[in-house]
Amino acid sequence: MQAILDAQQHHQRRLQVITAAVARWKPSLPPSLPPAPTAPVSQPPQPSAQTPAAPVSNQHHHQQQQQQPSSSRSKREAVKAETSVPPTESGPPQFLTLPSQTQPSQIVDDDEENVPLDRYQTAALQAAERGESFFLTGSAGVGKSFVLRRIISRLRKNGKRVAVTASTGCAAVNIRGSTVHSLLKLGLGLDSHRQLKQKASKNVDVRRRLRDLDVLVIDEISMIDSVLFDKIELVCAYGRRVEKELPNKPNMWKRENRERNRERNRERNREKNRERNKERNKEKDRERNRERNKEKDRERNRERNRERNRERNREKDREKSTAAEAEDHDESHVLPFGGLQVIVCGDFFQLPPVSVSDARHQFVKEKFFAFESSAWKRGITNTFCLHDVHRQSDHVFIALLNEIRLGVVSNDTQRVMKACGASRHLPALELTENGNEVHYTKLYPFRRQVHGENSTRLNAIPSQGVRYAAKDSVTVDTGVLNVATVRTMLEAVAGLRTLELKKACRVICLKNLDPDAGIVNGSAGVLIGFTLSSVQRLEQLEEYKFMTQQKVIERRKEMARDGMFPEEQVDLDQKQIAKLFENLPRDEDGFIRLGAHEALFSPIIKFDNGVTMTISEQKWDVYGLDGRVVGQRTQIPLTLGWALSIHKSQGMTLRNVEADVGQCFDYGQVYVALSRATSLERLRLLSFNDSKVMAHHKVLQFYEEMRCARESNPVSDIKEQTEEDEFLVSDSELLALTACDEWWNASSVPNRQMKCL
Ligand SMILES: Nc1ncnc2c1ncn2[C@@H]1O[C@H](COP(=O)(O)OP(=O)(O)OP(=O)(O)O)[C@@H](O)[C@H]1O
Repeated sequence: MQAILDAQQHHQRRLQVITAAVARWKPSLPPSLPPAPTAPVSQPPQPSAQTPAAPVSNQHHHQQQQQQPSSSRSKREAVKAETSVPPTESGPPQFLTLPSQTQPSQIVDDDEENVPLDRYQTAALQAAERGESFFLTGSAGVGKSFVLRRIISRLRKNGKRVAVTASTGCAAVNIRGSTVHSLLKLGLGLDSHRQLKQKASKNVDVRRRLRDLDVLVIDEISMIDSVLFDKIELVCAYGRRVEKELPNKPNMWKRENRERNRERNRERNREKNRERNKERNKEKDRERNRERNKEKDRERNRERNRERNRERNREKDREKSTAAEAEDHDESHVLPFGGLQVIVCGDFFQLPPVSVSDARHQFVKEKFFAFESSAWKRGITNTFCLHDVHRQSDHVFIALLNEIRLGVVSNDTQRVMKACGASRHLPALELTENGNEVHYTKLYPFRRQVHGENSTRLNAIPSQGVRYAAKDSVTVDTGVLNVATVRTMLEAVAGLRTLELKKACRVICLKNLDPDAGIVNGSAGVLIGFTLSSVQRLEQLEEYKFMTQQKVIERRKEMARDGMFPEEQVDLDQKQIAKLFENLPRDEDGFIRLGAHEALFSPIIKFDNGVTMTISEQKWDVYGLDGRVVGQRTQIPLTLGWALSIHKSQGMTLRNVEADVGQCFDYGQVYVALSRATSLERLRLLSFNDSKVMAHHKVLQFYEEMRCARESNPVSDIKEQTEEDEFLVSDSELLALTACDEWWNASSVPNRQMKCL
């Protein structure tokens, strides 16, 4: 509590110092904005003299940063951002950028490897090199994935074998890895612990993969729930177990068996002797007491039987407890994650896990975060928190995001959100380095909204389209799963049932097609044309229309215009092509209709990383509870990419964003959508509803506990802290944490604006 008060006092002191700066920029707020209220949370913080200036964020390109400008352009803009104020003429809001500790003090090389890390990132890198397992966290845009990529490349340079994974395909693209599910062959993650143990011990591929590994990296950990995290740990532990390392289990069993046999023999001998004696006595007394003892004998026999049964039961119990002891002994010798160095990264204030209770895909409302799992408690013992925001440089935007992260919407934030509303004017678009057109990425909470937007954009393209129908096969005998469930699972994990594509449409790849070339699940690009994938099928076409040479040429031109046959791809006889094009089956709306299994056209995609690739159909499998394939879909692994779901966008940096956050339904969803943008100037909100800004109480508590622990041991995450470092938290984070403290202190006060469910 004292620490919180100290932090608040410090913040008050700083606020006094920055009053002058605030006074400088406040009058220049757009006239449409109402006067600023005095809520402390949203005041822009004062730049810290002690914090080293960090380089500008917008200069680096990774695969998701398709909307970043070219390097020279970004450098020009970075310089401009330091010296100028955004234009005001356009009417709608302008946002002043205050000089800040996170603004660029120098222009750095575009090559990510050469970009200097901030002090928090450096501390994490050093810990990784020391072989520590830890949790890397911080708000959106502090460079978690960025430093993770640096850690991975440094560890690999040091000769370590690193598996790079993330909870979702898109997040995996961001760090050039695969999903944790595909690395460990977890399928949908619905197997029981026993099934997983068996699979992990038997699956040679997974065992080999895990045994050859030194480090496991998992990004976007917030979307992995506690049950799945425990399963990941279990598979790692069992997959990496080497027989000779087992705690002498066979010998132990032998010893136990020997002792048990000896005891049994002893017991048997004792029993025999007792029997013999009794028999002798009986013989002696028989004559004398026959009549009298008849009843007694019977009683004694009964007693003997009871005793024997009791002895037998005791024996069984002993056996059971020995087996359990052996098992316990065995388990306790398995190191967390089988001894792997594990680096998990993410921000639990972002999207939480989608909890699925069982194979029937029933959604559970209660959230169980990875930090609640026993694997976390055993394996993740250290935390590194990054504080310098690199994605955004505008302090107003950073403070606003920090509020929203904690579920707070102050009056200031409401004003800014209003100013970013649907009616605002947006700056003009540019071209990316490789010539793909930059566009405003629309972010929606629901998949149907994403689909609607993408369909509208596709319909607006006048050229000829191709429709691909998926080929599904579902096993009738699916065990406990019914066919409908398998179909639902296919819809959830596989490509689209019907995919429509046209030249110049924007697409996203749904499979890891060529990880070495950077074409993985989540890669975005533009369709530049179609090619023929199955030339032989030409001969199978029955209808044949003879065409004049002139007609063929005209048709050919038409087809090239629609992107059907890019010149370099077609070396067929023109008549054949024309014939093919004429005779293809069409839907009523003019789309050429193709079944994926008999696809004649394959789309050619120019991806944003510059790679051009012809995409052919791929297979997705769905497994039953017994591990058998129960469903399969064959389809072109693409989906339209003008609009994205907010879930898919987590981890991305988007230069131009239009977000529809008014109907968000999950914790952290609004925060994720808004924090993808790099500036308020290029952010438009199609809708906003402050009741949808939510932070989960478990997450608030988790971070609060972490902060308390950090304060009681302030050098835990920065080993080389100098005396000048008065605070471990940056100004923006201090504002946010103060808001958090306020909430904790006054959570009983009604009508607060923090939404905490
Ligand atoms: N030390 C740095 N210097 C300059 N730019 C940086 C630095 N660290 C990160 N960045 C830039 O900041 C932006 C955000 O980085 P990154 O995507 O890694 O953030 P993040 O913390 O993973 O965000 P999120 O939680 O939203 O996934 C990127 O454009 C990245 O290039």
